[in-house]
Amino acid sequence: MKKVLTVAGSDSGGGAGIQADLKTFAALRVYGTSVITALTAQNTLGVHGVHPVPAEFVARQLDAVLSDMDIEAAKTGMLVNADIIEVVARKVKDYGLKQLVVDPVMVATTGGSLLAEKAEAALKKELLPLALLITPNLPEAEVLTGRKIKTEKDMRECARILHDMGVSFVLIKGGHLEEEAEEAVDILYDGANYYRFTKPKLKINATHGSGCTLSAALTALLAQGLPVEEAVARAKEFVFQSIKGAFPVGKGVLPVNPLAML
Ligand SMILES: Nc1ncnc2c1ncn2[C@@H]1O[C@H](COP(=O)(O)OP(=O)(O)OP(=O)(O)O)[C@@H](O)[C@H]1O
Ligand SMILES: Cc1ncc(COP(=O)(O)O)c(N)n1
Repeated sequence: MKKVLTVAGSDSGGGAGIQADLKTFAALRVYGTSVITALTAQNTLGVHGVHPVPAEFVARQLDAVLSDMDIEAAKTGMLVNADIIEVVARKVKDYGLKQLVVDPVMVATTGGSLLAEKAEAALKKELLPLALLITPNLPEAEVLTGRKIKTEKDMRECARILHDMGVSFVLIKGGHLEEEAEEAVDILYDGANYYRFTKPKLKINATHGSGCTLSAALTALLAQGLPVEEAVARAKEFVFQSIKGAFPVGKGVLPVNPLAML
Protein backbone atom coordinates (compact mmCIF):
# COMPACT_ATOMS: atom_id res chain seq x y z
CA MET A 1 0.00 0.00 0.00
CA LYS A 2 1.34 3.46 -0.93
CA LYS A 3 2.08 5.85 1.92
CA VAL A 4 1.00 9.49 1.81
CA LEU A 5 1.16 12.51 4.12
CA THR A 6 -1.11 15.42 4.92
CA VAL A 7 0.23 18.55 6.61
CA ALA A 8 -2.90 20.37 7.76
CA GLY A 9 -5.09 21.57 10.61
CA SER A 10 -7.51 19.53 12.70
CA ASP A 11 -11.26 20.26 12.30
CA SER A 12 -12.97 19.20 15.53
CA GLY A 13 -16.23 18.95 13.57
CA GLY A 14 -14.74 16.22 11.38
CA GLY A 15 -15.65 17.82 8.04
CA ALA A 16 -12.45 19.37 6.71
CA GLY A 17 -8.69 19.42 7.36
CA ILE A 18 -6.88 16.35 8.70
CA GLN A 19 -10.15 14.50 9.32
CA ALA A 20 -11.34 14.88 5.70
CA ASP A 21 -7.89 13.97 4.42
CA LEU A 22 -7.59 10.73 6.42
CA LYS A 23 -11.09 9.62 5.43
CA THR A 24 -10.23 10.29 1.78
CA PHE A 25 -6.91 8.42 2.02
CA ALA A 26 -8.64 5.41 3.58
CA ALA A 27 -11.41 5.43 0.94
CA LEU A 28 -8.80 5.47 -1.83
CA ARG A 29 -6.76 2.75 -0.15
CA VAL A 30 -3.53 4.52 0.68
CA TYR A 31 -1.83 4.61 4.10
CA GLY A 32 -2.31 8.10 5.53
CA THR A 33 0.10 9.87 7.86
CA SER A 34 -0.58 13.31 9.34
CA VAL A 35 1.40 16.30 10.55
CA ILE A 36 -0.90 18.65 12.44
CA THR A 37 -0.27 22.40 12.14
CA ALA A 38 -3.11 23.66 14.34
CA LEU A 39 -6.11 22.62 16.35
CA THR A 40 -9.30 24.39 15.36
CA ALA A 41 -12.38 24.51 17.55
CA GLN A 42 -14.75 24.21 14.60
CA ASN A 43 -18.16 22.90 13.63
CA THR A 44 -20.52 23.20 10.67
CA LEU A 45 -21.38 26.79 11.70
CA GLY A 46 -17.90 28.27 11.96
CA VAL A 47 -14.36 28.36 13.30
CA HIS A 48 -14.54 29.23 17.00
CA GLY A 49 -10.84 29.16 17.78
CA VAL A 50 -7.40 28.36 16.35
CA HIS A 51 -4.55 26.97 18.43
CA PRO A 52 -1.37 26.81 16.30
CA VAL A 53 1.26 24.13 16.87
CA PRO A 54 4.73 25.67 17.44
CA ALA A 55 6.75 25.53 14.19
CA GLU A 56 9.52 23.51 15.84
CA PHE A 57 7.00 20.83 16.80
CA VAL A 58 5.68 20.76 13.22
CA ALA A 59 9.31 20.11 12.23
CA ARG A 60 9.54 17.28 14.76
CA GLN A 61 6.40 15.62 13.38
CA LEU A 62 7.75 15.93 9.83
CA ASP A 63 11.07 14.38 10.86
CA ALA A 64 9.29 11.53 12.63
CA VAL A 65 7.28 10.61 9.53
CA LEU A 66 9.77 11.37 6.77
CA SER A 67 12.84 9.80 8.41
CA ASP A 68 10.99 6.51 8.82
CA MET A 69 8.56 6.08 5.94
CA ASP A 70 8.77 6.14 2.21
CA ILE A 71 6.18 8.82 1.44
CA GLU A 72 5.08 8.74 -2.23
CA ALA A 73 3.08 11.98 -2.20
CA ALA A 74 2.14 14.70 0.28
CA LYS A 75 -0.36 17.54 0.52
CA THR A 76 -0.51 20.73 2.52
CA GLY A 77 -3.73 22.35 3.74
CA MET A 78 -4.06 24.91 6.55
CA LEU A 79 -0.51 26.11 7.33
CA VAL A 80 -1.47 28.89 9.80
CA ASN A 81 1.58 31.19 9.63
CA ALA A 82 4.89 32.01 7.91
CA ASP A 83 7.02 30.11 10.46
CA ILE A 84 5.17 26.86 9.72
CA ILE A 85 5.37 27.47 5.96
CA GLU A 86 9.14 27.92 6.21
CA VAL A 87 9.57 24.71 8.21
CA VAL A 88 7.43 22.72 5.76
CA ALA A 89 9.34 24.10 2.75
CA ARG A 90 12.68 23.24 4.39
CA LYS A 91 11.64 19.65 5.14
CA VAL A 92 10.18 19.12 1.66
CA LYS A 93 13.61 20.05 0.29
CA ASP A 94 15.64 18.14 2.90
CA TYR A 95 13.74 14.90 2.32
CA GLY A 96 13.39 15.41 -1.44
CA LEU A 97 9.58 15.12 -1.55
CA LYS A 98 8.73 15.30 -5.24
CA GLN A 99 4.97 14.88 -5.42
CA LEU A 100 3.72 17.81 -3.35
CA VAL A 101 0.12 19.05 -3.67
CA VAL A 102 -0.37 22.52 -2.17
CA ASP A 103 -3.94 23.48 -1.29
CA PRO A 104 -3.42 27.14 -0.36
CA VAL A 105 -6.12 27.22 2.34
CA MET A 106 -6.81 30.76 3.53
CA VAL A 107 -10.42 31.11 4.73
CA ALA A 108 -12.97 28.47 5.83
CA THR A 109 -16.23 28.04 3.87
CA THR A 110 -18.03 29.27 6.97
CA GLY A 111 -15.71 32.33 7.23
CA GLY A 112 -12.80 32.45 9.67
CA SER A 113 -9.18 32.99 8.73
CA LEU A 114 -6.95 29.89 8.50
CA LEU A 115 -3.77 31.66 7.31
CA ALA A 116 -2.19 34.84 8.68
CA GLU A 117 -2.27 37.61 6.02
CA LYS A 118 1.46 38.14 6.48
CA ALA A 119 2.04 34.49 5.51
CA GLU A 120 0.78 34.88 1.93
CA ALA A 121 4.20 36.14 0.79
CA ALA A 122 5.95 33.13 2.39
CA LEU A 123 3.50 30.78 0.70
CA LYS A 124 4.33 32.27 -2.70
CA LYS A 125 8.07 32.52 -2.17
CA GLU A 126 8.88 29.37 -0.18
CA LEU A 127 6.28 26.74 -0.97
CA LEU A 128 4.83 27.32 -4.44
CA PRO A 129 8.11 26.67 -6.26
CA LEU A 130 8.26 23.23 -4.57
CA ALA A 131 4.74 22.21 -5.58
CA LEU A 132 3.98 19.68 -8.29
CA LEU A 133 0.36 20.82 -8.20
CA ILE A 134 -1.44 23.73 -6.54
CA THR A 135 -5.24 23.76 -6.09
CA PRO A 136 -6.52 27.27 -5.26
CA ASN A 137 -10.22 28.11 -5.22
CA LEU A 138 -11.19 31.41 -6.84
CA PRO A 139 -10.69 33.72 -3.81
CA GLU A 140 -7.29 32.08 -3.13
CA ALA A 141 -6.22 32.43 -6.78
CA GLU A 142 -7.24 36.11 -6.62
CA VAL A 143 -5.10 36.72 -3.52
CA LEU A 144 -2.09 34.86 -4.94
CA THR A 145 -2.17 36.64 -8.31
CA GLY A 146 -3.65 40.02 -7.35
CA ARG A 147 -6.24 39.59 -10.19
CA LYS A 148 -10.03 39.49 -10.11
CA ILE A 149 -11.66 36.34 -11.49
CA LYS A 150 -15.09 36.63 -13.07
CA THR A 151 -14.87 34.30 -16.07
CA GLU A 152 -13.16 31.12 -17.25
CA LYS A 153 -10.81 33.31 -19.29
CA ASP A 154 -9.73 34.97 -16.01
CA MET A 155 -9.21 31.49 -14.50
CA ARG A 156 -6.90 30.55 -17.37
CA GLU A 157 -4.96 33.81 -17.05
CA CYS A 158 -4.47 33.29 -13.29
CA ALA A 159 -3.37 29.69 -13.87
CA ARG A 160 -0.67 30.97 -16.21
CA ILE A 161 0.52 33.55 -13.67
CA LEU A 162 0.72 30.88 -10.94
CA HIS A 163 2.59 28.53 -13.28
CA ASP A 164 5.13 31.31 -13.84
CA MET A 165 5.72 31.36 -10.06
CA GLY A 166 7.32 27.92 -10.39
CA VAL A 167 4.42 25.47 -9.96
CA SER A 168 4.40 22.59 -12.46
CA PHE A 169 0.61 22.10 -12.61
CA VAL A 170 -2.06 24.60 -11.57
CA LEU A 171 -5.66 23.51 -10.93
CA ILE A 172 -8.03 26.41 -10.37
CA LYS A 173 -11.30 25.26 -8.79
CA GLY A 174 -14.37 27.01 -10.08
CA GLY A 175 -16.87 25.97 -7.40
CA HIS A 176 -17.33 29.66 -6.53
CA LEU A 177 -17.55 30.99 -10.13
CA GLU A 178 -21.27 31.67 -10.37
CA GLU A 179 -23.83 30.96 -7.67
CA GLU A 180 -26.46 29.95 -10.26
CA ALA A 181 -24.16 28.04 -12.63
CA GLU A 182 -25.25 24.62 -13.93
CA GLU A 183 -21.70 23.29 -13.93
CA ALA A 184 -18.74 23.21 -11.52
CA VAL A 185 -15.78 23.88 -13.81
CA ASP A 186 -12.11 23.44 -12.85
CA ILE A 187 -9.19 24.44 -15.09
CA LEU A 188 -5.82 22.65 -15.15
CA TYR A 189 -2.73 24.24 -16.74
CA ASP A 190 0.58 22.46 -17.25
CA GLY A 191 2.56 25.29 -18.84
CA ALA A 192 1.53 24.30 -22.36
CA ASN A 193 -2.12 23.24 -22.39
CA TYR A 194 -5.35 23.99 -20.54
CA TYR A 195 -7.65 21.13 -19.57
CA ARG A 196 -11.27 21.74 -18.56
CA PHE A 197 -12.99 19.46 -16.04
CA THR A 198 -16.69 19.80 -15.51
CA LYS A 199 -19.44 18.14 -13.46
CA PRO A 200 -23.05 19.18 -12.89
CA LYS A 201 -23.23 21.64 -9.99
CA LEU A 202 -25.09 19.91 -7.18
CA LYS A 203 -27.71 22.14 -5.59
CA ILE A 204 -26.99 21.12 -2.04
CA ASN A 205 -25.21 23.13 0.61
CA ALA A 206 -22.63 20.39 1.24
CA THR A 207 -19.24 21.82 0.41
CA HIS A 208 -17.53 21.94 3.82
CA GLY A 209 -14.32 20.01 3.20
CA SER A 210 -14.72 19.75 -0.59
CA GLY A 211 -11.37 21.46 -1.28
CA CYS A 212 -9.55 19.35 1.34
CA THR A 213 -11.11 16.18 -0.06
CA LEU A 214 -10.11 17.10 -3.63
CA SER A 215 -6.45 17.73 -2.74
CA ALA A 216 -6.28 14.60 -0.55
CA ALA A 217 -7.75 12.50 -3.38
CA LEU A 218 -5.21 13.98 -5.80
CA THR A 219 -2.40 13.09 -3.38
CA ALA A 220 -3.62 9.50 -3.07
CA LEU A 221 -4.03 9.07 -6.84
CA LEU A 222 -0.62 10.60 -7.64
CA ALA A 223 0.94 8.24 -5.07
CA GLN A 224 -0.68 5.38 -6.97
CA GLY A 225 1.09 6.53 -10.13
CA LEU A 226 -1.68 8.25 -12.09
CA PRO A 227 -0.61 11.07 -14.43
CA VAL A 228 -1.79 14.48 -13.18
CA GLU A 229 -4.54 14.95 -15.78
CA GLU A 230 -6.08 11.55 -15.02
CA ALA A 231 -5.72 12.10 -11.25
CA VAL A 232 -7.67 15.37 -11.57
CA ALA A 233 -10.52 13.71 -13.48
CA ARG A 234 -10.74 10.88 -10.92
CA ALA A 235 -10.42 13.23 -7.90
CA LYS A 236 -13.17 15.49 -9.24
CA GLU A 237 -15.49 12.52 -9.62
CA PHE A 238 -14.58 11.47 -6.06
CA VAL A 239 -15.51 14.92 -4.69
CA PHE A 240 -18.74 14.94 -6.72
CA GLN A 241 -19.79 11.64 -5.13
CA SER A 242 -18.70 12.92 -1.70
CA ILE A 243 -20.94 16.00 -2.04
CA LYS A 244 -23.82 13.87 -3.37
CA GLY A 245 -23.41 11.42 -0.50
CA ALA A 246 -23.44 14.05 2.26
CA PHE A 247 -25.88 13.58 5.13
CA PRO A 248 -27.08 15.95 7.87
CA VAL A 249 -24.39 16.78 10.43
CA GLY A 250 -24.94 19.81 12.67
CA LYS A 251 -26.85 23.01 11.91
CA GLY A 252 -24.64 24.68 9.29
CA VAL A 253 -22.89 23.79 6.03
CA LEU A 254 -22.99 20.02 5.48
CA PRO A 255 -19.60 18.31 5.38
CA VAL A 256 -18.83 16.24 2.30
CA ASN A 257 -18.77 12.49 2.82
CA PRO A 258 -15.59 10.92 1.40
CA LEU A 259 -16.86 7.50 2.51
CA ALA A 260 -19.95 7.76 0.29
CA MET A 261 -18.71 5.28 -2.29
CA LEU A 262 -17.62 2.55 0.13
N1 LIG B 1 -22.06 22.33 -5.80
C1 LIG B 1 -21.09 21.60 -6.36
N2 LIG B 1 -21.37 20.55 -7.15
C2 LIG B 1 -20.41 19.80 -7.72
N3 LIG B 1 -19.10 20.05 -7.56
C3 LIG B 1 -18.73 21.09 -6.79
C4 LIG B 1 -19.69 21.93 -6.15
N4 LIG B 1 -19.04 22.90 -5.43
C5 LIG B 1 -17.74 22.65 -5.60
N5 LIG B 1 -17.53 21.59 -6.44
C6 LIG B 1 -16.25 21.02 -6.83
O1 LIG B 1 -15.59 20.67 -5.60
C7 LIG B 1 -14.20 20.95 -5.70
C8 LIG B 1 -13.82 21.98 -4.65
O2 LIG B 1 -14.18 23.22 -5.17
P1 LIG B 1 -14.35 24.59 -4.43
O3 LIG B 1 -14.24 25.65 -5.47
O4 LIG B 1 -15.61 24.54 -3.60
O5 LIG B 1 -13.06 24.57 -3.51
P2 LIG B 1 -12.85 25.13 -2.09
O6 LIG B 1 -13.53 26.44 -1.96
O7 LIG B 1 -11.40 25.05 -1.81
O8 LIG B 1 -13.56 24.09 -1.20
P3 LIG B 1 -13.92 24.29 0.31
O9 LIG B 1 -15.41 24.43 0.31
O10 LIG B 1 -13.44 23.06 0.97
O11 LIG B 1 -13.21 25.54 0.76
C9 LIG B 1 -13.98 21.42 -7.14
O12 LIG B 1 -13.65 20.33 -7.96
C10 LIG B 1 -15.33 22.00 -7.52
O13 LIG B 1 -15.53 22.06 -8.91
C1 LIG C 1 -8.66 22.68 9.64
C2 LIG C 1 -9.31 23.16 8.39
N1 LIG C 1 -8.65 23.05 7.22
C3 LIG C 1 -9.22 23.49 6.07
C4 LIG C 1 -10.47 24.05 6.07
C5 LIG C 1 -11.05 24.56 4.77
O1 LIG C 1 -12.16 23.82 4.38
P1 LIG C 1 -13.55 24.53 4.08
O2 LIG C 1 -13.26 25.70 3.18
O3 LIG C 1 -14.36 23.50 3.42
O4 LIG C 1 -14.14 25.01 5.38
C6 LIG C 1 -11.14 24.15 7.32
N2 LIG C 1 -12.36 24.68 7.41
N3 LIG C 1 -10.53 23.70 8.47
